[in-house]
Amino acid sequence: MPGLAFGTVSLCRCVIVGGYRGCGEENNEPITDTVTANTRCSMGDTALVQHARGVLGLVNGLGAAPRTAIEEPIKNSWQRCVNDYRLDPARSHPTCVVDTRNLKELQGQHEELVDIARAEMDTLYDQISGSGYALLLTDVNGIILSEKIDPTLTTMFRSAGLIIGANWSEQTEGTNGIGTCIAEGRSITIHRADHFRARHIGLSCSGAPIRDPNGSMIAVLDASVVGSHDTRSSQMHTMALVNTSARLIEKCLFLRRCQPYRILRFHSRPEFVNLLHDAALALSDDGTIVAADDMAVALLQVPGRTALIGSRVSDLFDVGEAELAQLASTRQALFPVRDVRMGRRYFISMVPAQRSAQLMEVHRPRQRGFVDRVHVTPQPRPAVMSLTELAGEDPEMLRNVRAAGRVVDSQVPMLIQGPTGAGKEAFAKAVHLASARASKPFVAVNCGAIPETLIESELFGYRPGAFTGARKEGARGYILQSSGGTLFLDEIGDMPLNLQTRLLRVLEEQEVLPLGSDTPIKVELRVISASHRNLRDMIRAGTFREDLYYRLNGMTLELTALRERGDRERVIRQMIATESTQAVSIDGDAFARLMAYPWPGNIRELRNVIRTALAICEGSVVRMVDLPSELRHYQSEPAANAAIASTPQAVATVDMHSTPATTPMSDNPLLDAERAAILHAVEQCRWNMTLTARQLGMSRNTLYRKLKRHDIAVGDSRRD
Ligand SMILES: Nc1ncnc2c1ncn2[C@@H]1O[C@H](COP(=O)(O)OP(=O)(O)OP(=O)(O)O)[C@@H](O)[C@H]1O
Repeated sequence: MPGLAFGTVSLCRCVIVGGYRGCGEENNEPITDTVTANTRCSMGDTALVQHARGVLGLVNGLGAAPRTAIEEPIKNSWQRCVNDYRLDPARSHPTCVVDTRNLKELQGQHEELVDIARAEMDTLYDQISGSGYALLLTDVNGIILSEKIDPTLTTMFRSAGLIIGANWSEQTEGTNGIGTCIAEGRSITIHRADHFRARHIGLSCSGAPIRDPNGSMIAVLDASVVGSHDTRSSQMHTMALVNTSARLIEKCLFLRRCQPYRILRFHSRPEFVNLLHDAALALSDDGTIVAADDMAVALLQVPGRTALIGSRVSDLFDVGEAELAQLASTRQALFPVRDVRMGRRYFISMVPAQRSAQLMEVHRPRQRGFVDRVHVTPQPRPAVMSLTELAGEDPEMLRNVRAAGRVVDSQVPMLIQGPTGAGKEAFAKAVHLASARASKPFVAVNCGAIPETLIESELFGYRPGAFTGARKEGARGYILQSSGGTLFLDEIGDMPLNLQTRLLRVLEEQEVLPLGSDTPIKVELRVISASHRNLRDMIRAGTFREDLYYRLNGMTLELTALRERGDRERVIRQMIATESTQAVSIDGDAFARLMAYPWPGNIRELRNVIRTALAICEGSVVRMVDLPSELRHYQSEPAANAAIASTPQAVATVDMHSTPATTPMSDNPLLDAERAAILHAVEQCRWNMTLTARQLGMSRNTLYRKLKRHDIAVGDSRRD
């Protein structure tokens, strides 16, 4: 992951706020009754204890429910906190703050947003100064990127945990104005006892989402006050101000990111055109709508942005290209038009395109009858993807994330299964980052990549001079390095049997004995392991220890192959957006092929293909020729069947040979595509397996496994 060092380098520091107990203790067991709050709360404040009891009473239907009625969104959030994130309302943990380096990186990634928001936050601050509010801008993961606080109140906000770099996601801080706005995807006020955690009940927070021109939430603008005794309804005024500022920031972002396009602004009232409340559409040279804002969706009464994107402006308004061109040359001039579907009258103005600006545009095949082009703005690549980002909108992945969320801070070992490149390691990192151990090391060990002779010393460490060739200062070993954090054992199925026995002992006794030492060292281990192999089959074959399997498999998560993801298009678009560094178009055929291809190497292969295509394409347009040959020549199952049906010889071949799936003449197009892709890469790399594995974006072990599976013989002389 660029910019973040895992292993012994910590990602976050934890700042103890208010002197409460540390975060590592939470979530070890289910929060089931009010006794938890009663027995654990060390705050000595009956109001806080009562709050915690009330929250648990309501969620669990036991004990004392809160005295006042709780609104549905708050109730839902409390339920998420208890059931999904396993938070305890009475327990207080140190505020989780990303370290300076990562904060700088995050701020750098959101430079444009922070820059635009700063100006608006200054204006809003002037409106509410003196009322004790802090203004906060967070990213979509709830990390505070920027703040505007009355200097005399800084200490108070710091002790409440409202500081730059702090993580205010719902998963970390429970129900709050920032995290719950992200979780609900809409503006929300969380007033005093609406908060989940007892320690936050002095806060009142109003958060509003900020979306990019594609409609994806990218940030939250929040106004928070500490210790105010105002009523909940008095927060409505603050919420309205925050909402207005968030819309203004969105509008500025839209106008800036869509600079390479002509921007058509419109409203039914001429005096509103070119102001905050007008609607905006970005148009390509041929009059195709490539982006639309929420106001356009509302005024034109369409179900969403996708209903507008890809259509022509002439499908909406009775205006010709000549009039648009003339309007663009006079900038602020207004022109009356009619909505061709509903007959309503609007006034439009045009902002000409600024050709020096950069933007990405993706064409895609016509969908649901109205979209034939998608506009995607380039996005910064997150340093580490969160669980929610990895899940996207795939139902299976979302289920995985919910399940992982339940045990994220427990000792329950997690086994992640899934095909190569599907994101097992990325998922494990995201689990680590979502946990209270986020500030401790994440140590990844690929058991398949370390030579068998070295695994033992690398994993368990060794004392100085333990064996010939050992470093004279000895080595701590990965297990010890990961103590207190997370040990990720990738390709656990490749671990030799004798080391499986040693690993089992370490897991059971929570102590490690380095080579050459007779003094065991205590460790605090949290293991996440992964394998693409079926470990149960390995147990049956006697190559994997059953007791180790049960020790590692407190919870099994199956990651979805890219071709099976329900949100494949979103993943592809996201990948293009994050990999692109300059304006680019993808033509419809190429995009359709990206959608149809079975992606045997999953997300890793997708990333490599996109990266290469973006690097080699001419004139900033990715065409079919820029895709690797296995994609260019790939025929989807129906297309392949149609081709076979139209070839009498081929029909005979298929009829005569019911070929097993792994032979070169398989009747499984997925395997055929994988075999062809591997053969092509192997030949391109002149049978250099290290190069081939790198090109395909898989480990050498995975490559050898696949070669064997596809009966592609590699003579010893060819092995590198
Ligand atoms: N949902 C996602 N969106 C974007 N990129 C992703 C996603 N999931 C994984 N990736 C990226 O895809 C690449 C492959 O992911 P990862 O290494 O986690 O896969 P893996 O399943 O562990 O692979 P292997 O089985 O080969 O070890 C990484 O660069 C990762 O950051």
